[in-house]
Amino acid sequence: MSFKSSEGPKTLYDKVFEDHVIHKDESGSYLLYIDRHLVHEVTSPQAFEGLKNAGRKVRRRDCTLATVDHNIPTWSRKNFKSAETFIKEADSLLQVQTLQKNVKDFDVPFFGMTDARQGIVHIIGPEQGFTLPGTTVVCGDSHTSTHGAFGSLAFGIGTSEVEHVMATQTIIQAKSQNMRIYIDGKLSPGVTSKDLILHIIGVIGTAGGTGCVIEFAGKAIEDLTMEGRMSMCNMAIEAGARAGMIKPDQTTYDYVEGRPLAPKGAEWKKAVSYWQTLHTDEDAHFDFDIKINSRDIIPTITWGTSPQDALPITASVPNPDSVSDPIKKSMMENALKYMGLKPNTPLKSITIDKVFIGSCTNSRIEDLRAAAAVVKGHKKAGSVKLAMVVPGSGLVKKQAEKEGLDKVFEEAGFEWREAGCSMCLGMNPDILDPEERCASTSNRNFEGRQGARSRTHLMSPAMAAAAGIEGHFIDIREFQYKDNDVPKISVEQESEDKALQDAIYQHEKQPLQKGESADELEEDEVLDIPPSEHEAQETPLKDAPSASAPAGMEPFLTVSGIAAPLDKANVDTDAIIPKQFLKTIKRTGLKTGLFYEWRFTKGEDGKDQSRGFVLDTEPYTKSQILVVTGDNFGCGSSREHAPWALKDFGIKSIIAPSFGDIFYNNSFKNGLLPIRLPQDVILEKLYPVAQAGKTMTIDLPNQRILDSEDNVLVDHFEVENFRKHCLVNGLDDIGITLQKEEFIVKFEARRRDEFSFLEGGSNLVKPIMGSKKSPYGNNAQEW
Ligand SMILES: CC(C)[C@H](C(=O)O)[C@@H](O)C(=O)O
Ligand code: SF4
Repeated sequence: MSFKSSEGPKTLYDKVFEDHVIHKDESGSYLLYIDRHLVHEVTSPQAFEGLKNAGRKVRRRDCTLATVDHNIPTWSRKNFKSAETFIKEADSLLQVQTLQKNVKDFDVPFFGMTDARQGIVHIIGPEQGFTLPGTTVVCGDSHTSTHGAFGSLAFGIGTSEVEHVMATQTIIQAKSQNMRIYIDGKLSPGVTSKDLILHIIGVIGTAGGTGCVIEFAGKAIEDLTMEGRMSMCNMAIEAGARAGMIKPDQTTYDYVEGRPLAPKGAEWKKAVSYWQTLHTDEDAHFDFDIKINSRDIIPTITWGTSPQDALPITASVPNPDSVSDPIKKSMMENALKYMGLKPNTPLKSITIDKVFIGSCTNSRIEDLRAAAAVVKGHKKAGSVKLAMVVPGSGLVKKQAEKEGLDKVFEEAGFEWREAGCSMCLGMNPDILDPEERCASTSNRNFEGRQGARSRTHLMSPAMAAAAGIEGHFIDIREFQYKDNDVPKISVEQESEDKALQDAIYQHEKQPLQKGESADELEEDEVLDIPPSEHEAQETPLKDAPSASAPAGMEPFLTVSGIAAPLDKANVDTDAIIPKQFLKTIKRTGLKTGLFYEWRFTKGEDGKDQSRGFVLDTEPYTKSQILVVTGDNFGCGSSREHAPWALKDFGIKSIIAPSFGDIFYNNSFKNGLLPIRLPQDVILEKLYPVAQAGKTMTIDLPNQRILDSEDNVLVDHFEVENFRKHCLVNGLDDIGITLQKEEFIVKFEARRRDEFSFLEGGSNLVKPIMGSKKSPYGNNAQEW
């Protein structure tokens, strides 16, 4: 059996990529087969609606698995009766109901709120054995990178791509570059995978992995559990990468074997023999090869508003005066102002208001055990207003309760909640009040992420728990554990900032526990709901709210209009369109939400008052072009609401030195042209025109930019041929892909044979035993 399609040494990424190529276009773009598609309520409504309008089906229900996670309250479900009574916010409820209806209409396997298998989408995939080594995994969510821990190629996609995958089971992709981050040696005591990934992002920056798939390798990675590997790959997106990957090994097989949706018997053996071929060959080429010395890493936390603002806990808040680059200096000043921090303050002396232990980065059983070991026998500091623990899934919660961890937390004064995304993003009621400071195990510390004007510091579960006990950040190696079972960590103290300053890395630009199987559980065990109340749960939506029709793609030829200047770097999609505007089931109506926190403040009358943001001042209120000076525009979340909001405002093109990968993709799918140009060209040629409030013309057919007198400002910009072709002709990707049906069918036939262990997938999801009283009336219609 041969799985390879070309010769020569290959990286892990090359191998998985090649094994999924259905077709390669003349323009160099690939059509890849997608093995696993995870779906949640925020990024799917418009996609299902697109399918409905076109009369299409979900092509492979067995490759699709849905759950609700972002919007749901985390308070107790003991008295759960129905989504309608449980979810108080109308727009959150609408998204949940819309998914409930869609999974039923499209016959998609679904874990709803009455199912203990429900949880954060990136927790449940691996937990169920739906995520498998060597597969392609996508989800309308940026942290899909998590699944790369299994040696799968896993990445976040936008809503248009969600629809594309549902309709065709494929995705159009360009090949990324290969980056390896090699971590030599063992991690020191007290140092976790979270410290490691924060350290790495601190070293390479949030744009460091742009255009790359990162393979994490080396002794420190091999030693990690699957939970630790998932936390690493989860945050690969925060390093700007398309995906993170770790080669599968015995640790991986041990984790996957026996899970409900994993292959069994002969298929298991066949799968393992394939998975054993999935490693980087000796002499394989990496475009970037970075080495990190594990001894340089000590417990690490963030101080600013970007995950790259990471420092060892022994360090102090940095001083902008020590930075010469004016852009970096002003970013640092802004971050300190937002975070309410003074330069040179020791990180350990910073006090906190709240603790959040949860999110798809750190809400697995291992994380909860680590946090519980810290709090055991202690009490939450009186100054800490709230410490909440939110398990990643219902099954993690059950396992933790079996081990008595819930009691440990509660005795210490920590709140024990139900599974969901919770305060990681605060689309549900769990948010920080303005200026509250939180020790958080999540992955993003962006402005406003956990609530308007909230202040987030990222760290490991043990460090967050310890901060909750002490009331301020603390080096976990100095923490006094009370539990005798926990070995005391003793490590010699590093000098301030030393670990980061001495980081030995080369950035060579070369020439370059097994969880329980839920189907074995009885219904009453699975559901944390009084049996008498089952009947009333999750009543299907009667009158389906009608979502908007997908916006048609107008051909893009030339655009002449006012260009607005934006002197910022790392503009994340949370800033472009904050979370409160994601609770829509439409693609339009997002104009006011665009850059909301930067544009508006609440007046005493509770109404929005302009803060004089550039787009609200003349002549920029009519801007069609945005000229951005800093790198990495649109980084972070996969929300397609970002291009939708820009489009709603009237923006047709954005020019920046670099873009977040998913945002870049999403823009093209919506007829919005992102143009990458070197920073000096932007600063010299385009920014002054924008500052002067003049018009500019973007000529896509000739790939050039002109001023108002038709003088050429930029005589050439790059854009991939395929993307240009689609934009110029206003073409819809799904239509193009469906013309390749014969190739897809051929690939599926080969897959059924060579990769037979992938067949079945979520078809194996069994209804909860005895659920005669399931939300939809009988077992067969549980989803
Ligand atoms: C809602 C979703 C699009 C988003 C993401 O893509 O990451 C969310 O999960 C987040 O963490 O911001
Ligand atoms: S990052 Fe947060 S909001 Fe996004 S999927 Fe993970 S837990 Fe949910």
